[in-house]
Amino acid sequence: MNYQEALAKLKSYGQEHVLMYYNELTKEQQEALLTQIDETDFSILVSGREAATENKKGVITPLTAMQLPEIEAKKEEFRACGLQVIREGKVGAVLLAGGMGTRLGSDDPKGMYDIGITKKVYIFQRLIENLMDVVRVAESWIPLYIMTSEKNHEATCQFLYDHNYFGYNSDYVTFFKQEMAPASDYNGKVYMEEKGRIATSPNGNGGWYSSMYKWGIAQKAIADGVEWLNVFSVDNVLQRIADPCFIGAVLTAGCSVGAKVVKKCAPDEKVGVMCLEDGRPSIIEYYELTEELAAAKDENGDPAYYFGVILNYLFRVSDLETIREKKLPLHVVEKKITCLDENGEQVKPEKPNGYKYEQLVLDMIHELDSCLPFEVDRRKEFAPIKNKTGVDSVETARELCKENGIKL
Ligand SMILES: CC(=O)N[C@H]1[C@@H](OP(=O)(O)O)O[C@H](CO)[C@@H](O)[C@@H]1O
Repeated sequence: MNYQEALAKLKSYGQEHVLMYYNELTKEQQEALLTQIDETDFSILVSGREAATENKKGVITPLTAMQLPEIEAKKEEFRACGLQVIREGKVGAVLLAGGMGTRLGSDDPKGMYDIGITKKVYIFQRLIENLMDVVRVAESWIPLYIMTSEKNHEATCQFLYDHNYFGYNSDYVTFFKQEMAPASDYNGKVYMEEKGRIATSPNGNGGWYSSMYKWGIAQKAIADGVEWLNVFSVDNVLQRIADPCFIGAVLTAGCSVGAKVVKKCAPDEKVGVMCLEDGRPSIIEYYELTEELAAAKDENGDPAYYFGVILNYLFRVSDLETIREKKLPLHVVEKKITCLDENGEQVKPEKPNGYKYEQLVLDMIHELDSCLPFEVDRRKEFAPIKNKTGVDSVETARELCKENGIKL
């Protein structure tokens, strides 16, 4: 893209300020900026501003989960079914690892955080060890796809290489990068991070399958016979990955997707809740849950929206293909965005100063016809690390690891 074309594109979105410092840049920086302008989707900024009013939810009703007693009763049948499809090479695992350890006080990728006490135990290591448990029983390697972002791709690949993939067979490990989205001020004008660079952030975890496709990795997985993808977050160090019992339950139920859920520990716990929206499966993210819904009760007097997702989903690949091209809703999130001040100096704000635009994995569920919420014991499978101390922290995760006999 040349300067004139870039200017025309920016003008059509009211973003000409992006070229404000163009003449101060070196030839290389100019080239890089023009490429970034070419690759950036500015249309989301407009819809982002409107999204606050547009993202209205439909009619919300409760959706109950398959609960522990029922799962316990059918455990052997589910496990056998799950192990069979794993052995047939039909299951892959997708680790969503685009995030950084910023909230833990680290500048590294989140998965590189060390939660060990007497020895080093990295988050990545814990997750791979969990997956290895299944590999050992199934006697079959499970393809592991790792989504990184522009911010942490090289560091992540290098780290796992240096640690010999914590014993995983590297022939079964593939990396791909999440797309980025521009970040803007409250009026939808993109921020500049440097004079030659638009401020961007990872586009949310809802873009994982389209990124996988863009990199040609989804096509390769399909060609290799992968029919199910277990997507999971980087921050839950206790979760079971490619869990045969979960896989068996979703297959037996004939659902397009399965979601691991836990009983919420408090009405305001920061987890998305399973529900039906206009009769279709859906999840309301915690920051969008109204007080009324949080307080609603079912006929037994239990909270009606009781089951929180732990960000561990099993998707049927053929169904993912049918929704790949669909535009998912945009969630506009207020964040602190590093930007230039009026003198062109970079500032790192202390308070939120604008919007980041994200697509969320939970909106993919709403596009699919059927979802099985599958309950897991929260003390055995849910140790999310969001903060350094306090709720959902390194401290609480360490305690839960100890309770489950994991040496740190
Ligand atoms: C968009 C998305 O997937 N959000 C997830 C994710 O939220 P965080 O904001 O990353 O804490 O993890 C939660 C579980 O720890 C899950 O309940 C929620 O739905």
